[in-house]
Amino acid sequence: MSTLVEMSAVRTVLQCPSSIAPSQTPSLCSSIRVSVKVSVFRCSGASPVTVVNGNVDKKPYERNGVRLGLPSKGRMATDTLDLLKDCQLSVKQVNPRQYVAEIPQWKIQPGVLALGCPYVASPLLDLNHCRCSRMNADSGYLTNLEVWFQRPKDVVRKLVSGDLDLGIVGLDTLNEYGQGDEDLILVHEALDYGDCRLSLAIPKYGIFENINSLEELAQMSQWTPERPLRVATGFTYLGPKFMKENGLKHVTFSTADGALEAAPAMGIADAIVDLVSSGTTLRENNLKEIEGGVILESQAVLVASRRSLIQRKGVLDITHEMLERFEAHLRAAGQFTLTANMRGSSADEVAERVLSQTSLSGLQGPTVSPVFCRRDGKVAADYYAIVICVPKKELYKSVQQLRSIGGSGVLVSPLTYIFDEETPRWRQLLSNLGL
Ligand SMILES: Nc1ncnc2c1ncn2[C@@H]1O[C@H](COP(=O)(O)OP(=O)(O)OP(=O)(O)O)[C@@H](O)[C@H]1O
Ligand SMILES: O=P(O)(O)OC[C@H]1O[C@H](OP(=O)(O)OP(=O)(O)O)[C@H](O)[C@@H]1O
Ligand SMILES: [Mg+2]
Repeated sequence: MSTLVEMSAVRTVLQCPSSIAPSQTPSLCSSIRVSVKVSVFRCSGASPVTVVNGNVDKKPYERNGVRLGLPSKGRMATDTLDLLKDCQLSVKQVNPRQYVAEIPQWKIQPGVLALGCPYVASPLLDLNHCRCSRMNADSGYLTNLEVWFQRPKDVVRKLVSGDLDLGIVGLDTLNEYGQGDEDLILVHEALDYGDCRLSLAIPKYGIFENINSLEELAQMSQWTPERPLRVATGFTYLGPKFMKENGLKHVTFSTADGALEAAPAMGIADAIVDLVSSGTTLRENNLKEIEGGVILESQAVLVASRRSLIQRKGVLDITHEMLERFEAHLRAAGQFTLTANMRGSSADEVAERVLSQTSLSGLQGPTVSPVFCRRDGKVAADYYAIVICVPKKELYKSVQQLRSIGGSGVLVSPLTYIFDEETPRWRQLLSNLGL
């Protein structure tokens, strides 16, 4: 006879079970937060055994190297690898069941180490170690970069426990499993994929037919201490927090791992809190979102551990470079480069014409260069080539404006990166860290 209670078990009603004396498991009744991090198992006749998620010894700072956690499965996994690839940071994974990998772009070649490598003069120089290492620009210290594939929720848990330094997950997962932990720092909050929202949804039929807002739901006379509103959700931290913050009394939560949309029709719950993207799953199950019922807008984010950024060698440098690459790529992804020829008397006159159009100002203004040709034995410039960046959404409008001011031969090319002088997010991160 062994397990009596597992606090993080699925399908557990999140109320203090009457069969467990609060004195024996105080954390179960006082805080849902603990239910995610710690499971308590009791064996008959034995004292409680604590099961910790992550490093048991809690000595995360003794390891070497920088660890980046990426989603091992699900819809975030491929998109995350694609983003890194687009930023020239392809991840090399020997096979899909191997959970550790590397980013070859960040390997340092042995020859490159000659300057500043603290090991280079050592007779014990280990070339393999050096090849897989990354130089910290400030200190000349060597740091391994390891990529670890984990389930998204475990990426967050391991950031909290200190077993990972950086991670990419959905904001919903970060907030649900991070639970406002101050050690977690949002480095980039909009990686532009994994878009969805965490929403409260209710049936379209029955007593909910005319209920269209959170306020109307809260005011329904049906909900009493004896018969509360029953909500099914996998978000057992964010769901109750939202209800509490919005003054909904008499609510109970139950949890399940998937197919939550079936719960109301099965009579298990009155409402659900789940992720919505296209809305198809809700619609197909006769459920609707209501006004004021969006708990969180989510997309993929880059997150870091504050302690790691401050204390672990190499984490800040790697974060800086990753942030620069992400920003440069994401900024470019929304833009096209336009090149066109324009007849004119001087570069200034052509620039005047281009700047008179609202869609043609480019990032910092147009580049105007003379196109030289030989006429009557002399070199002259009758045409000017202009180069501008325009938002993808405004492509056609921009082409029309270019034509209206005499532009011809418009070439459109994709942009790969736009590097600014300094990324605002980097400055914000440094100030957040007090650096
Ligand atoms: N329908 C959706 N559309 C877009 N993004 C979504 C959608 N559902 C989830 N996501 C995002 O992708 C992340 C991972 O979701 P995914 O469904 O792959 O894993 P999971 O639900 O944790 O696991 P599983 O579905 O295997 O139980 C979510 O945390 C969220 O950020
Ligand atoms: O609004 P939609 O585009 O229909 O997407 C919403 C569905 O997507 C997710 O489920 P998922 O496919 O991850 O299955 P799961 O329930 O097994 O997690 C989420 O839990 C919803 O059920
Ligand atoms: Mg899912």
